[in-house]
Amino acid sequence: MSAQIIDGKAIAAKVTDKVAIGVQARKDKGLRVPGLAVVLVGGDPASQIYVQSKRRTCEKVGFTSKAFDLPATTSQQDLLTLIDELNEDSTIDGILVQFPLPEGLDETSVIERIKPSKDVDGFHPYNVGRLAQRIPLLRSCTPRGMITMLESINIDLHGKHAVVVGASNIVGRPMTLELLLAGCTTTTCHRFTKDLEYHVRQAEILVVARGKANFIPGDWIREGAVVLDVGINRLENGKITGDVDFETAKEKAAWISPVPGGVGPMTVATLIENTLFACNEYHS
Ligand SMILES: Nc1nc2c(c(=O)[nH]1)N[C@@H](CN(C=O)c1ccc(C(=O)N[C@@H](CCC(=O)O)C(=O)O)cc1)CN2
Repeated sequence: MSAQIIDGKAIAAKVTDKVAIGVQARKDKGLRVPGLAVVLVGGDPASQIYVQSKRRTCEKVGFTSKAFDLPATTSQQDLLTLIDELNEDSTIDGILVQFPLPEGLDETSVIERIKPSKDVDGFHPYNVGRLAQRIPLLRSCTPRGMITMLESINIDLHGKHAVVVGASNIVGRPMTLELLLAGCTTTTCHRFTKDLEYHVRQAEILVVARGKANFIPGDWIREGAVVLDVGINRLENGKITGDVDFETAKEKAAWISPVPGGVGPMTVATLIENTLFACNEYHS
């Protein structure tokens, strides 16, 4: 058997098309278009690519986007002052501060400074707490994007055993909460997990967010599993590869997301979706 490929690019395009329709609906009612502030601190090359993609997508769906490109020497106080200003700006519905921040800047206090109603990344403890209590509002983009992927291929998640490899605040933890909300029985694996192979072999839904090329060998994949690969690893030859050995895993899985073109595009699409949500629900 060879797995069906989950085309994240195509699913993301459908999400952003829907957002563009939502923006047009606001215009038709004489309402302002949503606004996203995109803040980049320092010149990390990968972050520049992601930020560009976010700004381009804003343009495509008809949002206004305000760009803030700050030097790596920016102080914590100056960054927090910018966030305070954006919190009060009535044309801005979402504030996106690209991570990782340069050394010396504290991501937690940046996340906590953003008003929960403008936290379109869904990282604020208020929004994560709401997800944990089954009353989600703004949801972390990569995990929520993966749920959209599973919905779009009509996977019934109720009662499925989902295994998440990685327990970061951005992906692993909120993904476990999303899967729990969707009715899965969940296992979260992390650096202290004993016998990772045993857990991976149980997974009907496998999410891997480890950040290490080909970390999961294909023969660990359960027959018929759905595999979502969050890893983006740049190889010496310039190519990008995921955390799962794609070529061998696709012989066991029923569905698998590729890298590139899988989960990554869903992160941007969900950010755009969240910004329209914040505009409609909180700032109209
Ligand atoms: N504030 C945030 N910072 C970061 C987040 C986030 O959600 N919010 N996630 C990641 C980076 N990220 C978005 O910011 C992101 C990663 C990957 C992709 C993507 O489309 N990747 C392509 C490959 C592109 C390439 O590198 O050539 C793919 O997988 O097809 C989009 C966004 C960390 N920081």
